[in-house]
Amino acid sequence: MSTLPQISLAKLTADATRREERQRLQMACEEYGFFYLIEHGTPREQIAQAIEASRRFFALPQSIKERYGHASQEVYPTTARGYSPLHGEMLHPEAGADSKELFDLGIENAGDRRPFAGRTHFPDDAVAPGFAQSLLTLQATMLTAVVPQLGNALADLLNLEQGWFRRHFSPPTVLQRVIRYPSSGGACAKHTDNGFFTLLPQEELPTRSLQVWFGGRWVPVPSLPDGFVVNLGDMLQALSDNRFQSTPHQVVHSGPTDRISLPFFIYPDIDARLTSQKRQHTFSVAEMMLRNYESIWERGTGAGRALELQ
Ligand SMILES: O=C(O)CCC(=O)C(=O)O
Ligand SMILES: [Fe+2]
Repeated sequence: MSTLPQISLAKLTADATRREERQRLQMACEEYGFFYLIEHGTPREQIAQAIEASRRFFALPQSIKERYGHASQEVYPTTARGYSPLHGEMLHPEAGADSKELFDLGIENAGDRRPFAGRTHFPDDAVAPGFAQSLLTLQATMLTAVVPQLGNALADLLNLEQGWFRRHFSPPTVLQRVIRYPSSGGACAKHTDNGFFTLLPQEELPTRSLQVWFGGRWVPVPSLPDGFVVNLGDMLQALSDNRFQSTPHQVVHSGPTDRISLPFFIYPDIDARLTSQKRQHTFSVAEMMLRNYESIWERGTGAGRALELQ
């Protein structure tokens, strides 16, 4: 396979093109579990500004970044928000800790005390100009212009009842992340994503750092100008009774510059309990998310279906 399918969000939502584009989306979900989303309505500048502000944050002295570490966060679990240094996270035990540093945020609702919800302790503008604001602007666009449109299309493909997406994603649970992979050698070990789907705006670089496991080998997925990568997670695989794939992937980066990526891990409402059509799978979103966090941060057994991967 030379390149991933390209799915147009504009075509998925327009009456004249919806049917055909949904068929293409179905093929992408069944065959690959990965695709490029194009015509997605997210302004280029919003992604560029978030990347620029993130570069400035990561360039701060280590002691300042550590002020926003997990110990300073109030959300439960605290590992779901804030700064994590190089080698702070391990997605696959055989590979050891990942060579990347990151900052996690979410839907910033101070009144929501449920797991994975509440406010992030962010650096303010004097410390990291535009950091919080550019990330939250991009989040607002994703949550209005992309997540419901794509979520509804996926729910329709799974023959879930009318209104299913709105019922179980009001609000969604969002783990938004900024990652920096150093030019001297950055990595994110092989894993699957645990959620529903992941939207991945990333920098356009000549390096082909993201790799996806297709047909028994690692296939590079280069960045696509004006398109971002989408991949499906374990919850969607379960809900589809394994018709859709949550495909293993990894990042191996080295090159002339660091690489910044901005994944949005989209999950259902934290209180949702979901059952697949054929009733083969039923799970609580909160329980599945907390299990995944325990696996990564407490047991050291990796992310998603990492342990199943050779
Ligand atoms: O940085 C990337 O391109 C992908 C990162 C990733 O797969 C993850 O954090 O789950
Ligand atoms: Fe991932």
